[in-house]
Amino acid sequence: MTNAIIEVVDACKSFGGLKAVKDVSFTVGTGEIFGIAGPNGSGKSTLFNLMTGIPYGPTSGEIRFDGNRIDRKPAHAIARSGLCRTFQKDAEFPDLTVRETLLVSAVYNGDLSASKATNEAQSVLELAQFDPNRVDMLSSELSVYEKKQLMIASALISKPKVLMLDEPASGLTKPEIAKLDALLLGVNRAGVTILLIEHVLSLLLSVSQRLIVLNQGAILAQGLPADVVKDPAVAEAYLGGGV
Ligand SMILES: Nc1ncnc2c1ncn2[C@@H]1O[C@H](COP(=O)(O)OP(=O)(O)OP(=O)(O)O)[C@@H](O)[C@H]1O
Repeated sequence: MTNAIIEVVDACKSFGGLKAVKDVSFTVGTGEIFGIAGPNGSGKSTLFNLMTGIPYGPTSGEIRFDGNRIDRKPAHAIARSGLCRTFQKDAEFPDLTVRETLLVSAVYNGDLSASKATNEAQSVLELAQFDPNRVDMLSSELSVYEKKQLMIASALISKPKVLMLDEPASGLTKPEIAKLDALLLGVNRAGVTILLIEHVLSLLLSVSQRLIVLNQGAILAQGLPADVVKDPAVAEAYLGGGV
């Protein structure tokens, strides 16, 4: 692993008596694609929430990003520092076109001039492999896959160092998942570290360099995808006894 860009140390999050995240520690190397797996309710989204401060930080533990503690910082400051996330639900502006959506995001994120915002929008559309013939479509008219591309492009426009994606493959067909695989590798090659929560194991195992598996809020296994997938505890908890 290269230098750590994210260090999570003994992170915990409780909701009343429920410990949704329990003493979770891991590091993500600069430039990695790092996977997060686990059954429903195992704490994956809660982990993303407490890392980004949206809408809460950890109950206890430390999170460092790019060498600085961020676990007590407000969400907007964390995002501005280069840790950017998407959500399971597409956040679209249905009445804006793809181009307009990105221009709004560009100006909001960077105090840019109109021409600079246009260039930024163009560059993230290319990175998200968006069909240039579709950039003047309304967001509401896009296919499920195109909405995912727009979501990723919108996140990329703030030039994150780390992009955190929460189940981007949900609702996609197999050919679309293959396209998403190539898209993520392209974004990563462009220098963006990626944290990926994903239920579609084929995608997670294909793109991740390392991964953790959560179960009931705690890390059940971690390491190289090929090793993790052979772990009997993972097969039992996550895969129902067989891969
Ligand atoms: N705001 C909240 N208040 C109370 N309990 C919560 C809250 N958010 C999550 N939980 C609980 O914390 C646990 C972990 O939930 P979380 O959404 O993080 O799991 P997940 O692994 O992301 O699940 P999924 O794969 O279904 O998205 C679950 O038991 C959930 O019900």
